[in-house]
Amino acid sequence: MAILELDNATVGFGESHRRYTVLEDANLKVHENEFVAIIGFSGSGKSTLISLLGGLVLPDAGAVRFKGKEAGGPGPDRGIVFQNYSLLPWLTVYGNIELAVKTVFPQMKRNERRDYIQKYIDQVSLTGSESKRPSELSGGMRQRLSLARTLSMQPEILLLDEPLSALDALTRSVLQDEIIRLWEEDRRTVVMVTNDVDEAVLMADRIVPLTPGPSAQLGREFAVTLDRPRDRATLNFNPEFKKLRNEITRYMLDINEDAKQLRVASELVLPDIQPIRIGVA
Ligand SMILES: Nc1ncnc2c1ncn2[C@@H]1O[C@H](COP(=O)(O)OP(=O)(O)OP(=O)(O)O)[C@@H](O)[C@H]1O
Repeated sequence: MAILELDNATVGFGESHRRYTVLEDANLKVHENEFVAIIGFSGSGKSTLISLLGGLVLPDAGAVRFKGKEAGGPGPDRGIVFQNYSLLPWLTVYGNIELAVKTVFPQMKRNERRDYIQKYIDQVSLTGSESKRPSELSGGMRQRLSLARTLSMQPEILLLDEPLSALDALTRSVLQDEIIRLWEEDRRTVVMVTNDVDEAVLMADRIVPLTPGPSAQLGREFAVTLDRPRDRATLNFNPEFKKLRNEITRYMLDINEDAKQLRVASELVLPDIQPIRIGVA
């Protein structure tokens, strides 16, 4: 059974003729311990999809199921890491994690809590920065903190909404490796949204493209069977990696081209003329 499932889920924003349908009849099954990457173009509905899986947005039609039951609103069982970190600026590194831990584990004793928080700070290599505020951290450090805060709540599923897209290429690759390392430690189920095909192939077990919006759906799936651990230095020369990357890129370009043509057809306004029968004397 899938741990998280979208069953013909439809989500839109706005009313009547101004309504914009972001996802329509979207179907997805995420299995326990799997690392799934969703790739899509900008504006296709990736963040909406993560919000839907995390319970921040409810479907207008269809269902989101967690362990076979209607998932409902957000909860600590589905932890989300956002693109823009969403940290509390007045709290320190320690304080940001502490707030989450106190909320999810209110019974935890003070001493135990201190060690527990420190474990997550160490795990994401923020040791020594405990008393810094988010404004004193680099982008990569903020994203590490955001990750540690979410992991400290021990969610059953980690939902990552383009967690690395705001980072420079070098920091991005360091954090990709860290996320993989953390995932390999306990194989928590992960759904990660990205717009980077290479990142998806490097990290995921399965890649599911999101078709361009409006009314986006989850398209043909690609299994990534490359052995783990995957070494980014040699991956570029790996024929299986190159083949998969090319296949996915080609597929994404094709579905984007199809969507463009459909949009042009639906936007084409024909002149409002009537045929006139002219009689010839
Ligand atoms: N709360 C909202 N109200 C109205 N429209 C919305 C809302 N949230 C998203 N949209 C629209 O839904 C579409 C998809 O947005 P979404 O943020 O999910 O895309 P995305 O693929 O994550 O984009 P990006 O890659 O640029 O972050 C966009 O056209 C956006 O304007």
